[in-house]
Amino acid sequence: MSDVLELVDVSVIRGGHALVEQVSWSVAEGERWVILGPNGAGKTTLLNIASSYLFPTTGTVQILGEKLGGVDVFELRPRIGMAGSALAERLPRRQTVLQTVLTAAYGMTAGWHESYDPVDEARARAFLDRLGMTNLLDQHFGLLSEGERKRTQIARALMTDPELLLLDEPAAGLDLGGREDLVRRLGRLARDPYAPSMVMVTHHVEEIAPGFTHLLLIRQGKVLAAGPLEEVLTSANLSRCFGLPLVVERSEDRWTAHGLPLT
Ligand SMILES: Nc1ncnc2c1ncn2[C@@H]1O[C@H](COP(=O)(O)OP(=O)(O)OP(=O)(O)O)[C@@H](O)[C@H]1O
Repeated sequence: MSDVLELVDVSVIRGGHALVEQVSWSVAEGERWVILGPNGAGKTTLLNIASSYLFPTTGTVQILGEKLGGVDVFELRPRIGMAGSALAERLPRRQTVLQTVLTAAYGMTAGWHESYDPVDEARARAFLDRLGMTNLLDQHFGLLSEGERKRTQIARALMTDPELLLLDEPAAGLDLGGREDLVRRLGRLARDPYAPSMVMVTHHVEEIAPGFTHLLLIRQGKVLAAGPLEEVLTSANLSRCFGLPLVVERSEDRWTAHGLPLT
């Protein structure tokens, strides 16, 4: 399997402070990674590097076989699907759900003409259907609930048929039903052999959908552990990562974590 992402000794320094430090990490084709760590650990910084929007201060980065710094990022970016709050803020609130997904096919956030290729429209409808959005195609993006907005963004990210899909906290702000609905849909995507390689940032082990294969734990910009999910997601590792005693449990194909009571 070839690598879709390879970081070697990557550091990002801002104001003398390392946002991420000496990170070496690779994602092979077909793998589905979770990045987990406390607030400020450097998770979004890693996603920004993986999406080619942030260049490291030191170290080397290869994305989809192309070396960052030696490739035209405007050719690389359509090969990467991205969903996260930073992108959502750039999406016009008065655009419909269908338009929001369709504009991705043209590398835009806003529509600029009325007619789209029927093939693109059929694809947009199919992705939205897969994410349970068929009854909201004509709704304005800005009027959607948080869960509907997340699902629209994932459909949008899939629109360019990316080789790498990056999801930044897709379940943040969802209620229990919304989270479980999204986890089921992400699980279906993660288990689809034709789906792109995936990297998902999250704060909660409960949001890890079945089908995810690998985990990177990060704390204060440094990788604590990275590898197959079952090996890395242990109580000892999670306790080190979040800096307090935690117990991780697995029930069937889902994970939970809780702290130990104060004595
Ligand atoms: N441009 C910047 N200049 C200086 N510091 C920055 C910059 N961008 C991010 N940081 C800092 O770098 C650290 C890592 O940020 P990052 O957003 O990657 O963390 P995160 O793990 O995604 O956090 P959260 O879980 O809170 O979203 C934080 O302490 C943040 O304040």
